[in-house]
This record gives sequence, structure tokens and C-alpha cells, in this order.
Amino acid sequence: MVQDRCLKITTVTARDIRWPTSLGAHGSDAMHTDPDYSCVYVTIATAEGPVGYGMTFTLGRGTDIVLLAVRALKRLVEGRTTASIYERFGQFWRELTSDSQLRWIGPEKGVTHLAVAAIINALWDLWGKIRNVPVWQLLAEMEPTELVSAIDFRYIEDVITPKEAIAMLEQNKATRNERIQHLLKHGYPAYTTQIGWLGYSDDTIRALCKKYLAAGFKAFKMKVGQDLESDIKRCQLIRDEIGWENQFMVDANQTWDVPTAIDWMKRLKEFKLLWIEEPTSPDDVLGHAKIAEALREYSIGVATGEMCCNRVMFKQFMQANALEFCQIDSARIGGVNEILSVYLMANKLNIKVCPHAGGVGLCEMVQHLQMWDFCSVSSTMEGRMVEFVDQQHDQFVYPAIINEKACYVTPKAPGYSTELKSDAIAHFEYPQGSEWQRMFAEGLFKPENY
Ligand SMILES: C[C@H](O)[C@@H](O)[C@@H](O)[C@H](O)C(=O)O
Ligand SMILES: [Mg+2]
Repeated sequence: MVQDRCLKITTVTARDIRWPTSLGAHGSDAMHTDPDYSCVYVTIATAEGPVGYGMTFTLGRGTDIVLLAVRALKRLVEGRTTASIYERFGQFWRELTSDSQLRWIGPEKGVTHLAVAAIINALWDLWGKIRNVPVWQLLAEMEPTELVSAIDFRYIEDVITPKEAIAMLEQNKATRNERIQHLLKHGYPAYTTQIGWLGYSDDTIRALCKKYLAAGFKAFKMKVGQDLESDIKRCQLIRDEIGWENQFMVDANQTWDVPTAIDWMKRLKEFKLLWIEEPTSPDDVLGHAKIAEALREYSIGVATGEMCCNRVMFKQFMQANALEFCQIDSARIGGVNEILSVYLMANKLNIKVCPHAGGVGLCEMVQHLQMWDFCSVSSTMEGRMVEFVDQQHDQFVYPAIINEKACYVTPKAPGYSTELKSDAIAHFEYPQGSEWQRMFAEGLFKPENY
């Protein structure tokens, strides 16, 4: 095991950062019609200097509440040494999710779990910096026993045990370096949702299809679920633009009940859709299973996960054949540690992970996780791709980059790619940031609506 430099954590700071994306309908879907892409941004400072940055993705007004939750949890982190965390990371993760008073408002779900994700993500950024490697590489080069010790296996040992997880990782070690070389040369395939936000006009969609086709993309996702006739028209419009050889997915963001999902998707079947994403409530495991069963004959898979609240729910979705594409989200469930367990279960149960990204910082973070999966877990990119949304990347010090073949370029900077530029904070911290003050003064936003 690598002997890390031990640092003393002095402070954990949480900030509310929001971008006015609703003004351009960026990110809009059937349920989130006016999203302002936001995040709770966590900074973990150490006495010796290195700093960890982490975040969880939120939408506007929801940010205040997650901010309070991070502040309630920070006492469990401040004053600790990094060794006391990383040398027993799984145990520490359990402590962070088990505070005997805070867990009552979870447990392991909702606002408190989003707050855990922001803190945990900052701790991984810090760990990458201590070892001077990007997080994907930190994970890929970690001894299987050390990696597995970061995971809390409570509630999932009926599907995977620590021993099986170690064996799975050991098995892939011999050929891992070839895959690292492949990643460094080619990156990891992406698909885009940027063409199909629900609030975009047909002209915008047409222009964006052209733009992303020219950029090398071969898979495209569109929002559906508000109006069937308009969905049919837009599917046709997109197929006309992207042709039939490219992949096409649709996303309903939980708007339907089970029978409606099945009927609606039967009406869209002629568009040769790879998946329907979040057709119904993110908690309805058996409902998803029913939809998956009904759509199998049309080769439409069910994708879900961006709002799946923890590893236990993922476990049930997988056990019940309720999803074909598992969409882990880097800022949900309890951050990296818990997400690792989902990848291991998915591999054991033969389910493809195609992560959710976009939002704020999700592309930056999740590329690391999917690259680790390729190096150490599934060892394949077959049928897998990472979402890419072209929002807010310019706000990051180490933004996610897409190459000319529409692949994520493998990150090289130490850490988790989570640091925001100081200007981003100065402009968009809510409500004091200079951009927010300007928008209030110009009447673009009303403070009382927030
Ligand atoms: C509000 C957000 O933009 C969502 O619509 C988005 O994350 C979406 O579900 C996606 O899959 O990209
Ligand atoms: Mg989605």
C-alpha cells in the first residue's frame, strides 16, 4: 500500500454557485422546465497547503438547502487528518452517512446524501493531489484491497462481497496497462444531449445537430414527454438530421406512469431508439421492469440512475432486470465510494454503465469513474458511452475536453477536475456574485423568486 503524506484538514467551506441557464432553456426537460444549473461547491483546506474541491449538482433554489446540509456535516471532517480518512475510507464514509441525528432525514438519500457526495468528491480530489495523479489513475493503480476498503458493503453483500470485488479487480490487473495506453491515446466515447433540450426551437435543434455531427458525435439524446405529437415531429426532425446510422436516445425525466410510458414509447418505436431514460418515478423498480419487458420486442432499452438515491436502489434495479443502461451520477448517491460499488455490481450482473453527466461538473467528474471502469472493472467500452453536455466547462480550471472523434480526452491534471476558476465564483456565487447583482438590477431575475 502506498504511504501517503498525512495532512491536517483545517476547514470545510461550502458555497452556493448558480448559473442562469433557464434564460436560454439550456438543460430543460419535461419536469425541469426552467433549470438554473447550480452547485454546492465544497473546499477542503489543509494546514500543509493542498486543497480539495468537490461539488454536487443542484438547480437554483434547491442549492440553499444542500448548502445547509454540508454545513451540518462538516464537523465530521474538520480537524481530522487525511490518514484517518483514507486509511479506513469505507469506515469513514459510513460515519459520514450515519450521524445518529442527521441520518433521520435520510438515511442515505435526498439532501443529506447530496451533501455527502459534495464532501466525498472533494476528498477524492484532495487524495488525487496528494498522490499527484488524476482520480481515474489513482483508482486504476490502487491495490484492489485498498480500493475495496473504501467501499461500505453494508446492504449489498447479497450481490457482491469484498472478496469477490477484490478477485474481480485482480483479474483485470495483468492487462490494465494496455487499457491505460488506449485511454491516453483515444479517450472515452461520448454522446450529446445538447441538441435536444425541451425548450429549444426546431431551428436551434437543427443547427445543433449539424454542429455536433460535424464535431464527430455518433449518438444523440432528445427530451420527450410533454406532448406526443410534438415528440414525434422532433424525433423525425432529428432523424432527418443525424440519419439512421447514428444512435438516438430519448429521456422523459420521470414524467409518465407505467402504462403511459409503454404506450408513448410504442408510438415512438419507428425512430429506432436505443433507450428510453427515466420513463417513470426513479423509485419504481418494478415499474421500470415492466416497461423494460414491454419494450424489449422493439429493442428499446430502459436507462435510469441520475436520480437513483443509493447503492441499494441500484442493486434492486439490476436484480429486477429493470434497467439495461445504468446511469450513475457523479454528484449523487454518496460520491465516489458508493459509486464504485455500483460499478462492481453492474459488472457482476452484466449491466452496461453509461453515466449521466452535464449539469455542473458532472462531465468533469464522471469521466474519471468511467475510465477507471475501463481500466479495472468491465475492461471494455462495448455499448458504453458517457453523456456530454456543453455547459459551464469554461468555468473550470481543468475542464472536460472532447476530441475530434467525440471522445473525452483522458485527464492528466492531479485530482478530480473539480476546481472552479476564481472568476466563476466572483461572478456566479449566489446572490452576491457580480453577474447575479447585474441580473437583479436589470430585472432578469427577481431575488424574491429565489
Ligand atoms: C435538469 C437537467 O438538465 C436534466 O434534464 C438532465 O440532467 C438530463 O436528465 C440528462 O440526462 O442530461
Ligand atoms: Mg436524464
